[in-house]
Amino acid sequence: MREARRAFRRFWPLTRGDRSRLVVIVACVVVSALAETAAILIFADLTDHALQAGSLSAFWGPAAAWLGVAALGALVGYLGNSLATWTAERFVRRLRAHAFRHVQQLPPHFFQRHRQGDLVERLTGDVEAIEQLVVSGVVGVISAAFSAVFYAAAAFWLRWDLALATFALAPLFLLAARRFAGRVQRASQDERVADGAITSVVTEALGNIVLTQAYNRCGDEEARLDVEARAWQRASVRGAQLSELYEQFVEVVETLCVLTVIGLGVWEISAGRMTLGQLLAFAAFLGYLYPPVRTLGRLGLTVTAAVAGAERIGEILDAEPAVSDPARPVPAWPVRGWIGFEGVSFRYPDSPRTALRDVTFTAGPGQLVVVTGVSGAGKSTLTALLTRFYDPSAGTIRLDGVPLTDVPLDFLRTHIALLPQQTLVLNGTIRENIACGRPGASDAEIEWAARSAAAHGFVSALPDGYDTRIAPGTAALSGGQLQRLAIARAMLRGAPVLVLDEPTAGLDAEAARQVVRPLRRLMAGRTTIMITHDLGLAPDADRILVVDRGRLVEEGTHTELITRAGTYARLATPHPPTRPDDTRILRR
Ligand SMILES: Nc1ncnc2c1ncn2[C@@H]1O[C@H](COP(=O)(O)OP(=O)(O)OP(=O)(O)O)[C@@H](O)[C@H]1O
Repeated sequence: MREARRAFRRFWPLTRGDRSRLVVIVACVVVSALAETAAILIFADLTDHALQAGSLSAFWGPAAAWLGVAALGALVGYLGNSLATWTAERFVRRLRAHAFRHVQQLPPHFFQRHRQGDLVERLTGDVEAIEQLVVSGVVGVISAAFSAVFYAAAAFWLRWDLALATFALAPLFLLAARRFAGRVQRASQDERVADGAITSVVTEALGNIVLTQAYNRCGDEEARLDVEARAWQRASVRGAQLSELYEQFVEVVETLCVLTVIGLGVWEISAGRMTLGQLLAFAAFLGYLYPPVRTLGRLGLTVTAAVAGAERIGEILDAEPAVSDPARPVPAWPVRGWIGFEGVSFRYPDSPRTALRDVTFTAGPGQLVVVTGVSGAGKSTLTALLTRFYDPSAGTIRLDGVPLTDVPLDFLRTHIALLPQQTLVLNGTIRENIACGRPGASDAEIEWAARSAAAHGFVSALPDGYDTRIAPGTAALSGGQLQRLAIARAMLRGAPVLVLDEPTAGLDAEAARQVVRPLRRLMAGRTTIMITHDLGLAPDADRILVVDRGRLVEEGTHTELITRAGTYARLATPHPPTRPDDTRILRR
């Protein structure tokens, strides 16, 4: 229960703005209960004065009153339930938006540690489970508690001695709920985890469909899904069995209560201390009393299931973004593009190894700085720090002399264009994919960017041209074509600093040539940091930085470094420039 309280306190603030609606919903429940009570009392009156007396004239008045009360109850019930659904769904929408906004701020290592499918499950199923705790839970408790107290009071008012005798069995309900709650929580936790695992297997298999098919791994993927699906089936069946067991147990206890009432009623009627109408009304109050008591008992089970979801969403919300906007940001300025690394060191969160150590260099407008080194040396880490996915553990990175930590994130990322190794495609048209470089760009500007990126030709040859729809993983375009779309996007962005991560990786000589030409146009006048293993691109760089095990071990031009006969010369020798044309193109 402590977990439930904690979860409740955490998510209750999200109902702000809807609390007056919650009050209206509870008011509807109260009015419904009053209407039901009135109906029961009218029923007792009908039994004693119309039914038993066989008097039709005594029937019409109470019948009309009953109908009126029933219509009022129906209207209020409809309003209350509609409002409750609306409020609950609005809560789900808000919570999901809140969690999604938070997830989008999280650093890359968070996504490396969590499987995508599991995150999807948390943002869908778990979010809905929390609603059961916060909105439906609150309304449910208040309504059920009110109804239970109300009908119990009515039963007491009618015959306190009979009521006392039947309520003696009430602790059985609580005992059952207590015994079941823990097990249901474990089962629903297992079910949620299995749900996440299933979504993960499906998204991973479909995301990797080429590998799956090319390496005949369909069977393996099915087996993986089967393992998770079996775990889900076990948990799901266990949860359903426990709930069913609880329901059936409660049913037996209820029957026991009803039999007690009838037994005592028969005795009382035979002794002339009670009328048949009173007995029926008493039984009806008990009949109305059970559903809210059941709800209260089951609420324990619903709450424990919701707590399982709340803990999983809580884990996401507790993950801290690696960077935040500065408390006192510097005002915007016309960025020139001077980049400075001063004694920068960095260690990934929870990693025992230092990924970058004491790195110092500068790069200015119009300069091309190539960063190279063996795999795992720390090159991509350098770009992650420059684009501020992380802040350095020590040292400072500056843009035009201003520490990046003083620059608002939006402003920084508007002025540094990143072309990651894997070309990123948005779900939309080619036009939208280019325009996301500068939202609001006109068609003419988009076409200009595509022409500059040597993309206009192949785009206009497509049947739908710029309106061709593409999506992540389904784009019917080659790697080189996608890279040119990314260049067009960066072209449109017009950022003074460019960060290129392996721009020609995975492209053959011809495709690379087609990418290098537009790249040259893109780089003109900007500060370009290019990460590459492809040393064919290095000779024309203004400066080459060689990174080895996180340290900057060499710095100079291609000729200087070859003469020095150090790491760069070793890296460059087995791979002499194989595409002299391409490398010259870069700076020509
Ligand atoms: N999220 C992370 N958490 C912990 N360690 C990481 C993380 N990302 C990278 N590393 C480690 O940091 C070091 C530098 O990695 P980085 O990706 O910068 O190398 P790289 O030179 O770009 O390699 P490659 O050329 O293969 O892309 C490596 O030892 C890597 O294992």
